[in-house]
Amino acid sequence: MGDRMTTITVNDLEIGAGAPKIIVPVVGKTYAALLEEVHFLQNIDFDILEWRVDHFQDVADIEQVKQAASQIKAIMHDKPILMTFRTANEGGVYPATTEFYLNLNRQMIASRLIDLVDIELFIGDEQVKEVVRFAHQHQVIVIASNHDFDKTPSQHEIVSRLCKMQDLGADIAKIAVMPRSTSDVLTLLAATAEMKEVHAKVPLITMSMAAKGAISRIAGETFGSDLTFGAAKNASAPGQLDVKDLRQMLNILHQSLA
Ligand SMILES: O=C1C[C@@](O)(C(=O)O)C[C@@H](O)[C@@H]1O
Repeated sequence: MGDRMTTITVNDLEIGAGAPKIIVPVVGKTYAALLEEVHFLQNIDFDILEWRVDHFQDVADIEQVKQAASQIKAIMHDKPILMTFRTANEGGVYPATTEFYLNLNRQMIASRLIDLVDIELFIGDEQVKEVVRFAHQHQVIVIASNHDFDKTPSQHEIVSRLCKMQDLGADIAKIAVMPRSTSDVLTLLAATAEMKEVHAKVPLITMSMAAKGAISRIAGETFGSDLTFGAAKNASAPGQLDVKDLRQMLNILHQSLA
């Protein structure tokens, strides 16, 4: 592990060392609902805000998206902001063409209103590489991602998708899968540990979703997931734990490992 692993620092937050860092999603549909969620987060202890822009009703209007992003940034000050347009194929709510998806992400990267961007692996190898190149030109960090809301692929398949993400230049590799059994949760954890011990050159985010998989959202420091998603006002996926409970559990596990 040691030599290969690099940590990433964004606005003073070091990702890839110590207890897993917490990402909290906001999913407001209207401008008012979104800002209410962001204001609510001002008094919450977390590390990165994820704007799930596919939930935003004006997502097709780039000027509205930029305006909302600049408001979020103004409220959050230095807290890193991740923008995620989750496609409908992978659990998102807005049906979009690849062209729409790439254009939105490029425009928002160029705006510099976001610190990190989520790019789905299955959008295509060349497209991922191109977005990574563009994001790096603008000092934006890329999380490559993949979601299976139906099942848990094999350990080998999970590892190979995460390896592919880092090979395509992603700064962080992420996978979220659905367990159908307890052994599926173990498969996700085993894939995470293998990745961390043998292959990973970048920080990882892995989770097994729904209530059955919740253990994977707190066990990252043991198995190798560097970031985890917690819910404040609204969850964006099944199984997300309350952010306060999550921080407490991560801290307890961190102290016991120290
Ligand atoms: O990719 C992820 C992970 C997630 O699906 C989860 O299971 O916590 C939640 C999404 O908002 C985020 O983009």
